[in-house]
Amino acid sequence: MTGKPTLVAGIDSSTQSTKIVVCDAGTGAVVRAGRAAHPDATEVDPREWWRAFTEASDGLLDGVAALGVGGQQHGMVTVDEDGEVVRPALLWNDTRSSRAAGELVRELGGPAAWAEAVGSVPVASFTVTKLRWLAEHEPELADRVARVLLPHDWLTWRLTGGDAVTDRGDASGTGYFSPAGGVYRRDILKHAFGGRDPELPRVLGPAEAAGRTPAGALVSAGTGDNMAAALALGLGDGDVVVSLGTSGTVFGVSGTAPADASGLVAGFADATGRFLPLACTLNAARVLTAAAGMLGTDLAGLDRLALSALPGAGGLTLLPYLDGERTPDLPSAAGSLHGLRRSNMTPENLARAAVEGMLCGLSAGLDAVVAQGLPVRRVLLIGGAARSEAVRAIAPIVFGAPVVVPDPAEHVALGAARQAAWALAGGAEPPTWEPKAQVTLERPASPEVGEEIRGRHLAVRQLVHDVPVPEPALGRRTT
Ligand SMILES: Nc1ncnc2c1ncn2[C@@H]1O[C@H](COP(=O)(O)OP(=O)(O)O)[C@@H](O)[C@H]1O
Ligand SMILES: O=C(CO)[C@@H](O)[C@H](O)COP(=O)(O)O
Repeated sequence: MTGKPTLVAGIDSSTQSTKIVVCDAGTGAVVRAGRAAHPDATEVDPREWWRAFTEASDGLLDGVAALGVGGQQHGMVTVDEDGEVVRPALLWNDTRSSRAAGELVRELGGPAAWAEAVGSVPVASFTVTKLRWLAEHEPELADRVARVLLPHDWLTWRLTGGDAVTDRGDASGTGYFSPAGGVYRRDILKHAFGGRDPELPRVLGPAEAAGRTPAGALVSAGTGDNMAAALALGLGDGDVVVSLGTSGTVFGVSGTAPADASGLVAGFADATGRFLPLACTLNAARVLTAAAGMLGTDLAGLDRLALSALPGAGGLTLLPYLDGERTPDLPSAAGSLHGLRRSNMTPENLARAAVEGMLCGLSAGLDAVVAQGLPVRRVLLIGGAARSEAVRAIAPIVFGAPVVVPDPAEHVALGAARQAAWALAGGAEPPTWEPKAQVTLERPASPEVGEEIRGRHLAVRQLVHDVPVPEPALGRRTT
C-alpha cells in the first residue's frame, strides 16, 4: 500500500495572471491547478496580485507541505515603515524610466562599467531606473520608502509574515545586485535613489526556506519567472528557451557570469547557483492578440489566416513594437508595416507578417545570446503563445534551429513548485522529476526562406530605427 504523496505548490505571478499548480513532490505530476487574472496595466497595486493569488488558490492548497513563488521580474514594489505599499508597483514593461536609464548609464561610467558591475546594462525595465524616476518625479513618496521589494519578494513576504527575502535570480534583475559577486551594490542603489538607502530583502540560497505560512507550509525563496521556468525545464548544454508570454524572452543556463556591454543580453543569475543570460522583448503574445483584433478574428482565426499565406508573407514586414521595445532599446518606438502592394495586402499576409515579425524579434535575441557564447542546439518553445498553431509552424523557419515544444504546461509555476520541493528535501541539487512529454516541430526543407525573412526584418529595422544589422546575423545557428 502506498501512502498519500507529499504535495508542493508553485505560484506564477506573471504580468497577465496568477497561475498555481499543486504537484506530487516526488514526481512533479500536477494534481490540481488554478488561475486568476491581473489588471491590464504597467502600474499595478501589489494588493491586486494578492487578490489574484487568493482567488486562484481558493480550495487548492489544503495539504500542501511547501510552496514557492515565481514572479514577473524587475517590478518596483515600495513599502513604508509600517509595511504599507507606498505607491502602485511600476512593472518591467513600464517605459517611463527610459530617460533615467540613459542618465544612470552615463553617470556611472557607461555600458561596459554597468555590465562589469551588475552583469547588465540597465534599460527602463530594471528596478534601479524606476527608483531614479521615483526620486525625481515623486520625491515625497520616495522619502516614505523604507524597503524596496520585487513582486515575488513581496508575495513571499506576505505569505510568511516574516523577514523580507529574495533569491539571486530575481535580485539580478534590479540593477543593484552583482550576480558574479552575489552581493548588493548599495552604492549604485543609493546613487540612483537620490542618496536614500532603503532596506533590501536578504538573498537566500537556492534551497533555503523563507519561512512558513500561517497554516504551516514551508515557503521557498522564490525567484523570477524566467528563472523558475529554467528550473522546471532542467536545461542542458545547447538548450535555449524562447518564452512567448507578455514578454518574449530568450535564455539558457551558463556556468559563467555574462557581461554584455552591448546591453542586448542581460546577465541574470539563475535559481540553482549558475547564470541565466537572457534577451527580452516587450512584444510577444499580445502582438498576436492585437493582430487578431485588427483582422476581426480570434487567435484561432489568426492561426488559420497566417497558415494560408506563404512563408515571407508576400514580402510584408511587421516591426511589432506595439508597446515600444526593450531589445533593441527603443522605448518610444511604435510598430510599423513595410512592403505593402496591392497584390500582397491580404488578411492572410497581414496575419503571417504579425507572427513572423514577433518571432523575428526573438530570433534577434537568439543571435544576441549566441554572440555571448551560448550555443543553440535546440530551442524550447514555451509561454502562452507557444500554443498557437501558426507559431508552431513558423518558429522553426524563422529560428533556423530545431524547435521542441515541451508539454504545454505552466512551466513557471512548475519551476516554483520544484524549488519548493527542493527546500523541503534539502540537498545540493533540485529533486529529479519525471521528464515531461515534448513535441518536436517539423523543420523547413530549406533554410533560405528563414534567412530571407530574418534578413528583411533586420534591414527594415535598420531603415526605420537605425539599428545596425549585427555581423553574424545570418547562418549563425550551431545546428
Ligand atoms: N492559442 C494561443 N495562440 C496565441 N496566443 C495565445 C494562445 N493561448 C494563449 N495565448 C496568449 O498567451 C498570453 C499569456 O501567456 P503567459 O505565458 O501566461 O503570459 P504571462 O506569463 O506574461 O502572463 C496571452 O497574451 C494569451 O493571449
Ligand atoms: O522583464 C522580463 C525579463 O527580464 C520579463 O520576462 C518579465 O519577467 C515578465 O515576464 P512575463 O510575464 O512576460 O512572463
